Amino acid sequence: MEAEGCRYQFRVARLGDAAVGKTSLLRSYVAGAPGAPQPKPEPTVGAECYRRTLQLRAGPRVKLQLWDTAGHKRFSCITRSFYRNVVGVLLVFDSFEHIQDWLQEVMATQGPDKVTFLLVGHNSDLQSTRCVSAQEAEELAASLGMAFVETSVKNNCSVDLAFHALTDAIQQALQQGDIKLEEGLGGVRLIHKTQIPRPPSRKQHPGPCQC
Ligand SMILES: Nc1nc2c(ncn2[C@@H]2O[C@H](COP(=O)(O)OP(=O)(O)OP(=O)(O)O)[C@@H](O)[C@H]2O)c(=O)[nH]1
Repeated sequence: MEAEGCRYQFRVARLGDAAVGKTSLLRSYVAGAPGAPQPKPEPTVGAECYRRTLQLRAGPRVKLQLWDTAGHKRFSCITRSFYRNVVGVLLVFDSFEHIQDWLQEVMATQGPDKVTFLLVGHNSDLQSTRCVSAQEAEELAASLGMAFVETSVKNNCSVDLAFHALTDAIQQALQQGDIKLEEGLGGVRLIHKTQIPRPPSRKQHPGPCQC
């Protein structure tokens, strides 16, 4: 079972403009083989959910519930409901134009949990057409209180690192008490160990007759 041994489930979304590479990044991570050829992604309609589990270096095993939402504005009334109760967001960009808008979107719909963000400069292989330098992105991330990672699916660059950095940051927020575990609410769920009832042994007394 994929979630076996997991202590928590974190609900995570990736947001960003249409065609910035969000679906490609997510599929590459979930496939577990970054750099492997993938079918050409179609524009996302509404939202899709993916899952992957990971073992944190100094912590528990975590199941990630990863929401892939459409970047196009015309789906925003649908997609908003999918990132209402998230605990982590990968904010994927290739230009800074709409970063503040995406932040506002999350803040306006935020659930009970503190949301941990990671700024992701995607398509880092496209050096000649990039609009933002790594230093500018670092500075923006620092001013917004988040970490920054550059990724590329084409070059298999830092795909796992981005998801693991975000998961680590969420785990830290949980440990420090910035995120509270509330049953049924929010983006963090404690996965209870279920006790599988043992079948009665043949030697056991059959008990009183029920007829
Ligand atoms: N050069 C380069 N192209 C990429 C990379 N990742 C994705 N692409 C391409 O970018 C285009 C858009 O990718 P998608 O993953 O569909 O983008 P999206 O952000 O999910 O788009 P929406 O679903 O419309 O929001 C596709 O043609 C991808 O092949 C990358 O790392 N480098």
